[in-house]
Amino acid sequence: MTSAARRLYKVLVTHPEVPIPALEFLRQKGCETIVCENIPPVRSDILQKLPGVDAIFWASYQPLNGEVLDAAGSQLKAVSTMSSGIDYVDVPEFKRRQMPLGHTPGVVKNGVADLAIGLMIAAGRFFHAGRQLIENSKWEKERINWLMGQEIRDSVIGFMGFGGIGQAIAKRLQCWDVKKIIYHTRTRRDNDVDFAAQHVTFDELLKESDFLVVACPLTAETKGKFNAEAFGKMKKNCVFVNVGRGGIVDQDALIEALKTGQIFSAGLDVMTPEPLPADDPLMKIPNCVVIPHMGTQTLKTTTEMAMLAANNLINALEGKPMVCPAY
Ligand SMILES: O=C(O)[C@H](O)CO
Repeated sequence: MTSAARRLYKVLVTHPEVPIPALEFLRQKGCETIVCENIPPVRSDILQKLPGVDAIFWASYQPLNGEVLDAAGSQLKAVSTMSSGIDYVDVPEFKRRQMPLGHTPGVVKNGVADLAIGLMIAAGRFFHAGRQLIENSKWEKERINWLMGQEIRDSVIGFMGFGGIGQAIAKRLQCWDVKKIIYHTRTRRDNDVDFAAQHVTFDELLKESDFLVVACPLTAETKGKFNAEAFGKMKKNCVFVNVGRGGIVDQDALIEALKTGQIFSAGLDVMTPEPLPADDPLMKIPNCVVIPHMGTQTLKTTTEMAMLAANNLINALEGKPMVCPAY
């Protein structure tokens, strides 16, 4: 243990379900952990516990902004989220105050990639419509042309975003006999040859993909990117999967594209709003599989995320660069 770590730092942990190994690690490193007890976290409780802490382990999607930093006080040294996406963080405010901010990309990729492939299959093969037919006693006997889906085999798989998650999906698909893997990002990825993936324009992505997987963060640039115009350019057989963020999609346009057969089907782990109300129009569409933002929901992945967030904080408290700085 370094002399810096021997000092007792106070770390506020905003959620009681943060995996225990991460809490133990913080304590081994000489930190006192103050753990919020509410599920979901209650903002007023977090704000009330913040004054005087040295670091914040932020395990919530509530706005992480100047209000939080002010409530903590000037002794605050570091904040890390336990998420890859930081669309709920006021990053410019962190930059302005030069407050170290960490997050947990990289470790989320395997859990999310598994789930994305699940959604490609579930949406491509009409899992939801099939289930609805059973529930409504409409299982048709002796049919051939019924619930005919799309196979991954021989398909063009397109990625919007080709970071850790997109690449982890592409890695898994290497043995699925796909026709081609294409992706759209602002600049070409140096390692795309490792996945036999080809960089394309956004228009080419829309026009060529049989499966189009959104695996990019929500930013000013990607917000609402999949709108009516974009869906209008997609193939009628396209299976649209979103494991990025709901805000990247104009949801009304998606609903319209699904209802009118402009695209084949959709599989969504993320949507707007979250939680989605049970009576949302999305829930009534047979060719849409909707699941409740569970890409990272495995013990392995959440533990890795928590450990990474804790390491980010310890590094910053010991005066070292965070493992995964967010800016
Ligand atoms: O951003 C992330 O880490 C995932 O969406 C899980 O919340």
